[in-house]
Amino acid sequence: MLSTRSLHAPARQCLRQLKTPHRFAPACQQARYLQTTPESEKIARFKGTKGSDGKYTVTLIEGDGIGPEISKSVKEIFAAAGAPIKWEPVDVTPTLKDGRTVIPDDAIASVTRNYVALKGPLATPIGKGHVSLNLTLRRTFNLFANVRPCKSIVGFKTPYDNVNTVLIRENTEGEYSGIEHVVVDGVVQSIKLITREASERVLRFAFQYAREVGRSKVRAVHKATIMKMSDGLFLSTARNVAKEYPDIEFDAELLDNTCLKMVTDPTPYNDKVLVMPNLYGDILSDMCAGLIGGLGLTPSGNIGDECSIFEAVHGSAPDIAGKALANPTALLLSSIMMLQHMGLNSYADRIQAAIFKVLAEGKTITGDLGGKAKTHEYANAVIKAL
Ligand SMILES: NC(=O)C1=CN([C@@H]2O[C@H](COP(=O)(O)OP(=O)(O)OC[C@H]3O[C@@H](n4cnc5c(N)ncnc54)[C@H](O)[C@@H]3O)[C@@H](O)[C@H]2O)C=CC1
Ligand SMILES: O=C(O)CCC(=O)C(=O)O
Ligand SMILES: [Mg+2]
Repeated sequence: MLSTRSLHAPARQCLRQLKTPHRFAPACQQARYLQTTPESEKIARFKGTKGSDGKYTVTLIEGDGIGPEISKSVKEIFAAAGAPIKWEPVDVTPTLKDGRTVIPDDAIASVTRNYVALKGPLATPIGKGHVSLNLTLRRTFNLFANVRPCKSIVGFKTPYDNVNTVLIRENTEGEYSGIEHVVVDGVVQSIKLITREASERVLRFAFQYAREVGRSKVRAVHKATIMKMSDGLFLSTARNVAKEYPDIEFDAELLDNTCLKMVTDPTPYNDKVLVMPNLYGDILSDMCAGLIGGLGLTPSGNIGDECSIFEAVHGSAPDIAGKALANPTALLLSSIMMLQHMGLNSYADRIQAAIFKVLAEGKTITGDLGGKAKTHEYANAVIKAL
């Protein structure tokens, strides 16, 4: 059922993008590889819950801010395309249990039951307040690899028209481990936790991903010059894991240098999969989004051994929430990744073609892309293009 075909057409195919859909790798399948040694790879199948009506149930977390608006667009477009998805909306409003922020049991049960979820952005209070629910979800379901592809949109002019980066972010530890404490008044400490185990699994995932999507190189992005132990362990683990994949070239680059090179000319990254610790992936993925037109355009998938949660790279955009100004494309492309992950490629291709057609025409696009369309007007144009 799962295609082993790759995601993104390479850069030279960019101009054919309207005819050649983006193909995201079947990430669940890849995640399963990691549970096995390379010698004993076995292909896992997506284990969705298909009902007697032929539809798959998918958990839907609409999210905060612009979340409900962009989720509505996805639901309407999926319905118009006849995609065999039954949404199971869940509330993730956190509760406190033994002094810890926890996600409601019903939401956890839903994702566990359905294996796959689509998630809108969840806001995190700054400084005080509950911990990030986004990070909590990733940790709860052990979604260890965050896949963030970023590809130029044909017809939407930016300084570079052939960006095609793939970034894989370690998703469970690193700078986002949430281990912080006050040493003494005026002195606090945040712990960056790097383990060989978590590094190995995300690195194997990256190599496997490169193979699946036909990229010839994996590059680890790090600051082992400064964080000699933590990034040092990530890097040495990368060098060891690379030996298991002799068909894939491996090298490494310092994060600051990557930033410079990417904004100077991102095209040399089009044949690579970049893999990195958590914080670097968070920052670099927003930067990549900027190269193609902004956060309204970039999808992601949080991949684990059992479950996967697909979401946009962006946050809840409180500055435009409730004004019908949000661009739902990022969440829509995340839902396309989700459909491909589920092996529902014909629906993914059809919806994606409609999205790219509307964006290329440029008549009904949202304000972030320089247009005047409201969120629902853009969604209606996509439905018309289906
Ligand atoms: N995975 C998640 O759920 C994420 C959640 N957040 C949370 O979101 C909240 C807001 O964070 P910000 O730093 O403001 O980042 P943000 O990504 O929400 O917004 C940054 C800028 O991009 C614009 N933008 C974002 N998505 C857009 C869309 N779909 N269409 C048009 N414009 C869009 C916003 O209007 C804003 O100007 C915070 O509470 C943060 O913790 C942030 C990033 C990811
Ligand atoms: O959880 C948050 O508040 C932000 C997370 C984030 O920026 C991301 O996942 O890209
Ligand atoms: Mg972020």
